[in-house]
Amino acid sequence: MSVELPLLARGKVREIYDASTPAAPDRLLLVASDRISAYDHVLPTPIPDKGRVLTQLSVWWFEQLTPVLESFGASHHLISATDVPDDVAGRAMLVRRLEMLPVECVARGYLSGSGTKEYARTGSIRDVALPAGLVEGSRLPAPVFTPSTKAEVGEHDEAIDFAAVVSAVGAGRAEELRELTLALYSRGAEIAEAAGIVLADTKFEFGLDGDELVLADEVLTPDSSRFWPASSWSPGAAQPSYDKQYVRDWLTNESGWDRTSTPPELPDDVVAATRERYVTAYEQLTGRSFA
Ligand SMILES: CCOC(=O)Cn1cc(-c2ncnc(N)c2C#N)cn1
Repeated sequence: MSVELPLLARGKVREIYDASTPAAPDRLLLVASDRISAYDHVLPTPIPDKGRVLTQLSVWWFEQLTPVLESFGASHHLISATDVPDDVAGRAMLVRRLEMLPVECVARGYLSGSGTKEYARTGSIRDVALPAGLVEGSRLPAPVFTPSTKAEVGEHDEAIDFAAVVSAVGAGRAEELRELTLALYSRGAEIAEAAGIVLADTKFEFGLDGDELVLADEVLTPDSSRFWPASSWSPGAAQPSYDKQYVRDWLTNESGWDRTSTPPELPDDVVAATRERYVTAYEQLTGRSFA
């Protein structure tokens, strides 16, 4: 694959290129690869079509969330998902280049991962007190905004409190980020629930175009969110991941991998089952068949 544009950044599973031209400055190309990460490692075996499925899912979510964005006087950064180089057709988005805000805007509707640990320590998540007796996988009384810093590539994002968001972007903008993040999550969770998927939590990134707040990055994909099959939701233990459970189970139970050395290649059946999960998630959510 060769995108004849200047590479600006490479993440675990995505790349960003400078797509600006004299006629159309301030444009980026976000390219999603078929790489998959698990246990903080990028695995050597690609999942065919993962990049295309997650890109087309983001495109669909941008459409679904536009009314919520407009109700806040905000917009999203997508310009086109078709006007992209042939080599990355279907798995690239031409987007507006923004002044990115230095906050990972996480919304949680369920207790999971680092949220469960924080709750076990403090009985709350950030400054939101929670009822006693919640367990891993419990639905929260109301979604909670749990921002974090944008860590360097390869580092973990660090939890920050609302005061730190205010310091970073100002009080008005911080409040706007919290309210918009929770509104976008709630709308996404409502749509996902109707499709039999629990949207446990998600991470949004925002930028500014002048003074306008703009939703950026990928949106409500299994890479930026925890998707659980609603049919197997059962608080009290780690919930099965909608998309990565086959990979995690094989790595943990079959592969003998020690989670520190280079991860092993995935067997064909795990690759095929994982691809199918991505395609099924797309088709269940959008009601569209994945070509
Ligand atoms: C290599 C993968 O890293 C990322 O995608 C995170 N990231 C996003 C930007 C960004 N910068 C300006 N304008 C934008 N519209 C975006 C977006 N999306 C930079 N890093």
